Amino acid sequence: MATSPRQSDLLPITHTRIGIWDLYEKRGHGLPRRSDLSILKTFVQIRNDTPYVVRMFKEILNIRRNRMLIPAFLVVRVLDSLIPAVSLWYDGQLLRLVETMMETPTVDTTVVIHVAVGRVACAVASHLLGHIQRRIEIPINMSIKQFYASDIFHSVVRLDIPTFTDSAVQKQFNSATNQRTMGISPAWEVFRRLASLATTTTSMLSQLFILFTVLRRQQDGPLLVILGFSQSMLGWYMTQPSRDTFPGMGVWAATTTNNDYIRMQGLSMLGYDYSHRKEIVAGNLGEYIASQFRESAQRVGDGAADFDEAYEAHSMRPFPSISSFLRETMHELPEIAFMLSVVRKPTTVPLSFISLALIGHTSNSFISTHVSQSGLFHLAAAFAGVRNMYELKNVRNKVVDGTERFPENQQSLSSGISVEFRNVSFQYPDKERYALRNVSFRIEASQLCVIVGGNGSGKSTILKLISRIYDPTEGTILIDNRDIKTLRLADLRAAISILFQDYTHFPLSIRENIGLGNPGLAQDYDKIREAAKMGGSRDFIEELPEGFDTYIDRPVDDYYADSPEGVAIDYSDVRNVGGLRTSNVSDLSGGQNQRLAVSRTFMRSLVTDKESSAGMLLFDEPSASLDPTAENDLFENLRKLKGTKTMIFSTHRFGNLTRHADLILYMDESVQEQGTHDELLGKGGEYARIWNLQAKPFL
Ligand SMILES: Nc1ncnc2c1ncn2[C@@H]1O[C@H](COP(=O)(O)OP(=O)(O)OP(=O)(O)O)[C@@H](O)[C@H]1O
Repeated sequence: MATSPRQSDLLPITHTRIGIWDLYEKRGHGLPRRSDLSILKTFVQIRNDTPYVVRMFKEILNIRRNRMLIPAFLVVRVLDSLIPAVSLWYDGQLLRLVETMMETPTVDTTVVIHVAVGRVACAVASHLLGHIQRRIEIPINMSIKQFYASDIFHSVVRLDIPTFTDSAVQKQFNSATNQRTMGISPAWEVFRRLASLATTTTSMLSQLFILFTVLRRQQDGPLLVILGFSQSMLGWYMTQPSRDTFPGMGVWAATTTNNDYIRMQGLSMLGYDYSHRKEIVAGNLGEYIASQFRESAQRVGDGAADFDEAYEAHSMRPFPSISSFLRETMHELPEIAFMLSVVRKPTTVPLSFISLALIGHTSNSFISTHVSQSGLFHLAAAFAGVRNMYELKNVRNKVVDGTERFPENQQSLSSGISVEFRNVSFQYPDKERYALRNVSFRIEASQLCVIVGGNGSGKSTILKLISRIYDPTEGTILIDNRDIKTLRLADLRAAISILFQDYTHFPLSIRENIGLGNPGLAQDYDKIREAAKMGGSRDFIEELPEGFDTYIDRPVDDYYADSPEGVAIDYSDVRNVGGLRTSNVSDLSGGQNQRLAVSRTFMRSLVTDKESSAGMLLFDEPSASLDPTAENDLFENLRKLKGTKTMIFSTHRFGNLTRHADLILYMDESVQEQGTHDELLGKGGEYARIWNLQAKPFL
């Protein structure tokens, strides 16, 4: 494990090699190192986040189910926290019994029975309270999660792409949802931690009180108490904050350039992810992948660790700290004091022995408490989780909403929308290369425009800019002669329908997959069937056993018993009786998938009494996997819409479509050629060359 700090004066960034990982740290900037966070700073953070927590308390106490459950939970916690003190009190009775025995050698059996029954009752009560606590806690957590689920979902679902993909925002919603706390809502996490803090304090104080009452009259009692607790106090002071968010330092990033490790991860995804299974089976790749994985794994050797694991191994001290030795030695002090007292006064052995046991018992329960520095950091993190939960809705989208209504007159949509690019250039976030450079063109309302060009020439990017998925880096886009940025986003997107090249199917029923093409009509089954017909998907959907209610990819998995090692389980009986599916995936062909996507787009072209349809349809390679009949039907259906909608197609294919276009843009980062089919052929440029190569021979 080599460490090679490399620091330049300009950039105070250190580079540390940890196994296969390269860690880059920017010290003295940005966030402080976790261990530098003083308790004071943590308190300040907790204080700043307190208003959010207060608001959360009010809200969760207002949930009907919780009005009874939360007070019940608190009562149970407080009762539970008092049991150790009661138990200690019984121990004290035992001590007094021994004391009396030493003075008068008689045993009061009622006291013995009393103590025994008391101890048993404490154990039973503790078990019972623990059980009740768990029974109450689960429904509280479920109702709190449910209470916040819709708001959190709304905060996330409204984010645009540049904001959604921003890693800082991702981090915020991981903290606000339950990623860190494994299914426990951040709100309940804070509540639990605060309740635990309060009840631990009650428990400690009540035990201390009983201990001092019991041992007050013992000769060595106070000394043993002090020695016993010095160890736990020292432990409390020296507890290091646990390293749950490694490395807990300022601004840092870690990467690996180990090709074998990267390959291992890639092969692993290839093997485990369903989406590659077809190719693995058909290509007979299983054995090959496994052998490649083994080879890469052998080359990486023991260094094949996740960064967390590698960092933990790297940051562990070679030897335990002096303070930890000190703490452990302190543990022995009460015993040493006890032995000394035995040597001095052998007659007090039984008494000192019992005192020692009492102190040991209490100080051990102190050690296991959460009242420590790391507890405080966890509390601060839980408070921050609640703040993030509320603040998520204030995350500003990077694509800023406009204020003007569009269109001013809904009827105008029925004759299409004009679009103009003026010197538009665009770089994707964090990319140096321009996807579009100085692009200018104008498409009049209700025209048909076809954008052609090679892979990566910027065709899809133009469509993304028209629907404001992104904003141009430079230049202006005009929609119906108005700056696109001034228009209300919701209006703009309602007026445009777009079919992406990399469309996805939603993990919902086919009916909703099509219906969501037009949320205003998503419940209108007749319109959905009409759109399915126009997109060429109705026939095959109706043949599916569950028709329009079919889930292409069911989002909820069934659960199955784990098979004990080496035992093959036959699930068929339980499956048959329960009607469980053997697979969650209804495979459709590439063309069928595309027809579904086209049907979704057609939803927008359907008009209702209530709302007018979209004025512009954007298609990114709509016919790539359609058979010739389906392609022909699609273009027929689209042609019917001509004159009522502006339509823009991005495609590699030069054929029927380009011949009917009012405007063809031939792209290669910028517009290389533009005009009608005849004009471009007349020019004899690149368009003409590719047309002659690709389409002409088939006409
Ligand atoms: N989300 C993205 N993030 C970063 N770069 C991107 C992204 N999408 C596209 N690019 C890059 O922008 C450039 C233009 O891509 P675009 O998708 O517009 O091309 P295209 O002409 O539609 O290509 P194709 O015909 O292959 O679909 C390419 O260099 C591509 O790598």
